[in-house]
Amino acid sequence: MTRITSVSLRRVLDSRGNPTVEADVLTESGGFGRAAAPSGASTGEYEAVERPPAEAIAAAREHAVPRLEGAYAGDQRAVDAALRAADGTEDFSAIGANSAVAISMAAAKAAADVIGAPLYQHLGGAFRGENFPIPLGNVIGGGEHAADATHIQEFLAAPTGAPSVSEAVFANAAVHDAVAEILADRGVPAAKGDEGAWAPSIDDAEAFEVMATATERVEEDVGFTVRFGLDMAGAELYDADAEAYVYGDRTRSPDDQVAYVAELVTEYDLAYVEDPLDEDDYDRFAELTDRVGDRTLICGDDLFVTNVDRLRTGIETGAGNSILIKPNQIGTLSDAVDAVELAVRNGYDPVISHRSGETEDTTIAHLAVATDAPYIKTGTVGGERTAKLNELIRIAEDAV
Ligand SMILES: O=C(O)[C@@H](CO)OP(=O)(O)O
Ligand SMILES: [Mg+2]
Repeated sequence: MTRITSVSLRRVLDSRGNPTVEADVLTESGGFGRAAAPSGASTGEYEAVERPPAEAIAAAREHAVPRLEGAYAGDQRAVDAALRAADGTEDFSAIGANSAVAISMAAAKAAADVIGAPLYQHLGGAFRGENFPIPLGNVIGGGEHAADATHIQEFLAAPTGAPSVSEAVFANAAVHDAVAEILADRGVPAAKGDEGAWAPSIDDAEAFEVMATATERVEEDVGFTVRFGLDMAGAELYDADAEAYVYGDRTRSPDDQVAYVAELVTEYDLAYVEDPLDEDDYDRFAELTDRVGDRTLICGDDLFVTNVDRLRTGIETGAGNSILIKPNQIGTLSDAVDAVELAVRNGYDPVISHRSGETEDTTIAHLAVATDAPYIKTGTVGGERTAKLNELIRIAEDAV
């Protein structure tokens, strides 16, 4: 039986060395699930609220745990509804989205354990596990994720022609390596940012050159198409007082920003552009999608925050053709799956995503396979990133 007998919560480390919430869920038949909340740095204004872990844990112990004991872990919607009822707010500001998402994911794992199925199968059903997402891997980065690096937050390898998920994962690692070689040839030292991407002190124009060379080099080696894409984190670049996007000394008006991104898509044949504009600018998202959406993904992260209401506004206005899915942005797996399903019904490609602060938790790898998502964004190197990538390789081999 999947009745929950206990939920324990603790503080553990995330990849930045900050505390985060980990949850253990036990069921009466001995089913066990453990999951930990990730944490963003370039968080969207409309995300569910992450509370300081000690407070989130205390609040969840008081309000959520008593409601969950006795609930069925296998009934994910009931678990997530109990979390919402225990919280009582729209944005999880009472128990914290970090406590909520850790418990939600741990309950799913406990239920999978009871039936002896891999998590993706418990979440997605018996017929999932045939298709795999293309991994988008951050190989150069700056913005909020590294000081003195590029203004654009993420340059992502996109191995769109890879014949298997394993080959895709290794192609991204090869691009990461090629970038290091190219930077070394140019005499540019580079440490790594929060997500394991190189964080060289170069301008965006040089980063585009380096990416184009690195992806071409790897493409020749592996023999399939390797493109690249961006997370511009537009809300971080946008200065509302100046009504302009600020790239160091250079600024661009919102209209110039649309033109700039459209040019980049054409010049570099970009496969993917996330948050090219501010998180409130549905209209310019729509304009850009109209201009280049037939050739590339225009993905809303801070724009949609995995929230079906915001996605509905996007659908009505034609803003974007893709949505980033981060379970901790909305607080539960049910809410995240609702966003995926609404997206797919309306022709938006879901991209399941990590956060810049991560743990060894592999739930998002399973969620991507369970929902048949065409893309996953989960870094390239570093233990907390490879945890997800290696899990995808294992799922493809039926080795989970
Ligand atoms: O902006 C993003 O897409 C994410 C992950 O790459 O960063 P953060 O978790 O800091 O919001
Ligand atoms: Mg983003």
